[in-house]
Formats: sequence, structure tokens, C-alpha cells
Amino acid sequence: MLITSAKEVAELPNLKAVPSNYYVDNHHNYSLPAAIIDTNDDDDSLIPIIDFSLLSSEDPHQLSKAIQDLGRACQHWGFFMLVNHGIEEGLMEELIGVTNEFFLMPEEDKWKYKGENVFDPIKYGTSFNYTSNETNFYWRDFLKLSLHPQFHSPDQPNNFREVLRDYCDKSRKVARMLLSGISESLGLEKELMEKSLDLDSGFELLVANYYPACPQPELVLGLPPHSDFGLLTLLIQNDVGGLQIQHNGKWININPIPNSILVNTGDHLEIFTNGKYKSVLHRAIVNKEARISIGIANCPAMNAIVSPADSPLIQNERLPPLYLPKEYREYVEMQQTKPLDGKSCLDQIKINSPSKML
Ligand SMILES: O=C(O)CCC(=O)C(=O)O
Ligand SMILES: [Fe+2]
Repeated sequence: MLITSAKEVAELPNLKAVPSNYYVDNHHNYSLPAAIIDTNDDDDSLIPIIDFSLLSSEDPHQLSKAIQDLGRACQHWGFFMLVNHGIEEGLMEELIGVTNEFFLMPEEDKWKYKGENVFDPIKYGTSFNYTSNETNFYWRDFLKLSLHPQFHSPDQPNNFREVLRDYCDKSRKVARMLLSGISESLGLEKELMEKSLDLDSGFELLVANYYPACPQPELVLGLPPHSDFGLLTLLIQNDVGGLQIQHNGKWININPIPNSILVNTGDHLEIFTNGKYKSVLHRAIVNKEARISIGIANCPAMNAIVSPADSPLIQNERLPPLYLPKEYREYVEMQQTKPLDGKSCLDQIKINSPSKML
């Protein structure tokens, strides 16, 4: 079957209505959770804002407060805005610019990166995940790149590789610093996570999303509700909002804040913390203007076995392990080939709680 990108559909001459195979109602595999979409500005402003520079403060009180704030944001929201992260605004803008140029290239130049398998290091595609046999589509095109342990980049546009390498080296340092702060926030020794999940060989996947301008945004979704695999995702975006996250049973709009990085905790941080830090469902709506977002998922090493941390602070008689150990690679395979049902993949490895079994 010839696949058409969402951008090609959006650019059909005289397109006034969205083709019906993009209608969100047609996705029979899952139903949207009954929740209120809250567009209230007060709620938007509630997303925690973490000042990265305070995580290296020399003032012990400031440092310990910054670590506590980080832990609280992961526990109560699973999402936070990171400011003062030290990555130059110009570099972030350049990455968004070259990514936009990639999506503006002729279709045949992009489809040469189609890829066939879950672990192909460079993949261009459309909708949620073209490895599952979708017949109804999401209003989104994507480019997925494996960045670590081996770095992969398309050759075009010309300076894409160079800009990406610079950004991803800097983003990795920020992510590692956050992960060690997160270990500390749990009372664990700083290095426990990096050692047990072999983060020096950690897998990193970049997902660039292009949501074309849509004539009827209310009828479609850019991305269905999902949680991210990995430990932490760091996401930058242009100034067109569209991300919604589940919080206290509602969908909350997250408006972009200039020069910030949106961070969320992924499935493997939920597993490692034995459920204390939640991997939160989120989705993307679309707009009459095109939107770009670029996330990097920072993950355990492919052959690491992920389980709740081996520490009495994380699992003990009162807190039995809630998740089955699983090799990271197997989890990714399972997630990438699982049918869409609006539920997190974590459900498949949750151990039934004793109260359920009584
Ligand atoms: O576009 C966004 O803001 C969200 C993207 C996302 O959730 C993803 O790529 O996993
Ligand atoms: Fe996501």
C-alpha cells in the first residue's frame, strides 16, 4: 500500500474537510477517557517549573529544596517545565528549523528513510506507528532517530547532522543530571540508577513530530493517549501548543514556554521507582497552524533488566514489587507492536496487588 503523509493530505488542493479515515471517532480500538478538557489558564500555570541551575547550587539548603521540588514534580505530575537548563536558545531554534526543513523536503526524499523494523535507526513515517496495521490515521508525520549508543542522522538537510549532534550531546548531559537528582530525591545513592540500568550505554530515541495545519482540528488527533517508554523524555516545540496531559482525571493543555524544555517521566522510571513516580498518559491535539515537537527519550541500555530498584527504600515488606522484571529491549518490542487501546503498556507487566487477589 502506498502511504500518504499527513502533510501531503493537508496540502491537497482545495482541501476544506478532513478525510474521514482521520476522524478520531473511527479509532474503534480504544475510547477516549471521559475527561474534561481544561483550558483554564490557572490550570496551565500549575505545571511545575523546575530551575535546572539550582540542581548544582552550592548552597546546601537551596540544593536540597531543588531536589525535593524535582521529586515532587515527578510524583504528582510526571511532567515539568525545565528552565535555566543552559542549552542555548539559538541551538534549540536551529534544531526546530532544520527539522522543519526535513519535513518540507520532497516526499520521495523522506520516504527513503521508511525503515521496516522496530529497531531501524532512522525511520520516517506517518500516524502513530506504521508497524501496526493502521487503517485509521492520526494527523502527524514523524522522524525517529536512534542517537545513542550509536548516533544516527539523515544526511539532509545539509546541517541537520551537525545541529542535532550538538543538541543531543547537551540534552544528554541535562538528562543525566536530572536522573541523578531524581535518584537523590528518592533517598538513593546518586549512582544507583546509572549503574543498574547501565546508562553509559543507554538507548536514546529522538522522535520529531510534524502536525500539519489542519482545516478541522476538532475532528482529529495528532497522537493518541500514550505513555512514553524510557526514563525521561526531554521535549522542545515551536510556539504552537497542542500537548495535553492527564492530571487528576482531566486533560490539561500544556502551553509552550519560550526557551524551556518540557520533561516527563517515562514507563521505566515508574518501574524503577516501584510506582512512586508515574508515567503519565498524554496526547497531542492539532491546530490550524503547523506544529513541530522534538522529544528525546533517555532510556536504559537495551540489554538492561529493568525492575523496581534494589533498595529497601523502594521495595520492602510494605512495598512489594509492583512490576515484573523485563529486559528493556523486549519492552520496547512489546510497546511498538501492541495494538492501540488508549492504555499504557505498563499494564502488561504490573503484578496484581495482594488486595486484588484476596
Ligand atoms: O507533540 C507533543 O507535544 C507530544 C509528543 C509525544 O508525546 C511523543 O512524541 O511521544
Ligand atoms: Fe509521548
